[in-house]
Amino acid sequence: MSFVDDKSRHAFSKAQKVIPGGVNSPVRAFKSVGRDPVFIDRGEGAHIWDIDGNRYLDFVGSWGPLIVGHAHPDVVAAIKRVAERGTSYGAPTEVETVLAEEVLKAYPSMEMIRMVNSGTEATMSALRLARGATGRTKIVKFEGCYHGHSDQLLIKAGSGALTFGVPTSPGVPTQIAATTISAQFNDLEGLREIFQREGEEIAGVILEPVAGNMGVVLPEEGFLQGVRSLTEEFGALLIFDEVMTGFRVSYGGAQGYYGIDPDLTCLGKVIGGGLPVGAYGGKRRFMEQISPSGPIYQAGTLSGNPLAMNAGLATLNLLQQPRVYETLQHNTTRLAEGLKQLAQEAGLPIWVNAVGAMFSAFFTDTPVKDYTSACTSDVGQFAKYFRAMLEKGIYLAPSQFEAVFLSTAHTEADIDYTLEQARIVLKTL
Ligand SMILES: Cc1ncc(COP(=O)(O)O)c(C=O)c1O
Ligand SMILES: N[C@H](C=O)CCC(=O)O
Repeated sequence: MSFVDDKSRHAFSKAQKVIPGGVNSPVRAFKSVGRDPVFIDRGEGAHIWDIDGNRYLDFVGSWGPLIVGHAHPDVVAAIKRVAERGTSYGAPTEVETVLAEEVLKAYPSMEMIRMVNSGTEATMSALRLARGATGRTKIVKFEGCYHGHSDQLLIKAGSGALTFGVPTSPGVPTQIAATTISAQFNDLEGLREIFQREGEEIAGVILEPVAGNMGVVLPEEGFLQGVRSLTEEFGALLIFDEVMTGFRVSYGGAQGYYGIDPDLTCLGKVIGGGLPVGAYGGKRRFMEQISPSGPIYQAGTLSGNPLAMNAGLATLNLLQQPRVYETLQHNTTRLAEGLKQLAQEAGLPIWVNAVGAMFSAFFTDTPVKDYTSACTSDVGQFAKYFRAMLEKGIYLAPSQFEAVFLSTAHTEADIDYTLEQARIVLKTL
């Protein structure tokens, strides 16, 4: 039976009249994969259904938050229970402390944490803190890393910015762009040169410890330790953006997995269980400088709202069950390695990077270790692969420069099914 998406096409043309590009976040428009998006009706477990009734195995999981799958009964029950008692009070609730304690237990580098509403807010606030605490202005970010869309961080950024070829956005004042220094991921020597040149002006270094927004790129042996040492040596704060990797690379994030102790950490996605959330935290001596205990201002009408806090808490409870991360890692490795083998059998160039419950398969035979090597991927090939997989019921992120996310809802049978479809598709490319 041929693939029918008439209702999605109609919905997209209606949406385009009232929403820029028809979407509320650019990558959702499917632009770089040469087709219109499908509009989603509902999700359950590892599956989503579009408004035409097509069912997909979902490997996006709302871009990472849904690590226990769609509409998990425990998460839904928590949301329902809370919603019936009111959705937000703009006043403190006990659950904020409970979630804070739960996160701090898993991330010993953090002694205090502040909840916000998105990853963008978390990174923006962490940078303000780094600047306020050091009295310095400049920050270092790595090319291809994405930390949300605040002006200072939309410089050589990954994710949608990279997908659409505007890694540095118009509208970012040149004076602000000038405060962000770009470095190359996995290039410690380059970072040392930056510090030797401008070290006294650098407030902090922010990075995704495992990059996920130029596709998944792993830190090479010694890279994260080296960044830690350099920041210490030059008195700058080390900020781990674990919005994507938090509770995904391991329960304790990438910092737990690689054994690094950053000064500040940004979280989001998983800790809100699928509701809008973000958080930043770190050493007490820095966090106590945040208002109202200190002078550095940051606020939010809906910050710490009970719906997100309880959905996040229900998700973290599920993630603490035995063998969760072993299974996630096992399924991720099986899928990633399986795809690699199938691409090789089909005579296609392929490079796979995988860790925890995330991976990317790049259509290139160049080892992908930074932005430049990620960009050697054949994006045309990816677009064909994406479209064919979609029509076979496999929903992937619509860009070569995004990650594949697994959840506890994906079964061995789901992995087998995905590999069977990939075998057929890869032979046609
Ligand atoms: C590593 C990272 N940091 C920050 C963000 C921004 O988060 P949000 O989209 O919630 O603003 C994202 C995702 O978008 C991300 O992947
Ligand atoms: N890569 C982004 C977040 O991780 C994708 C989310 C978005 O831009 O909508």
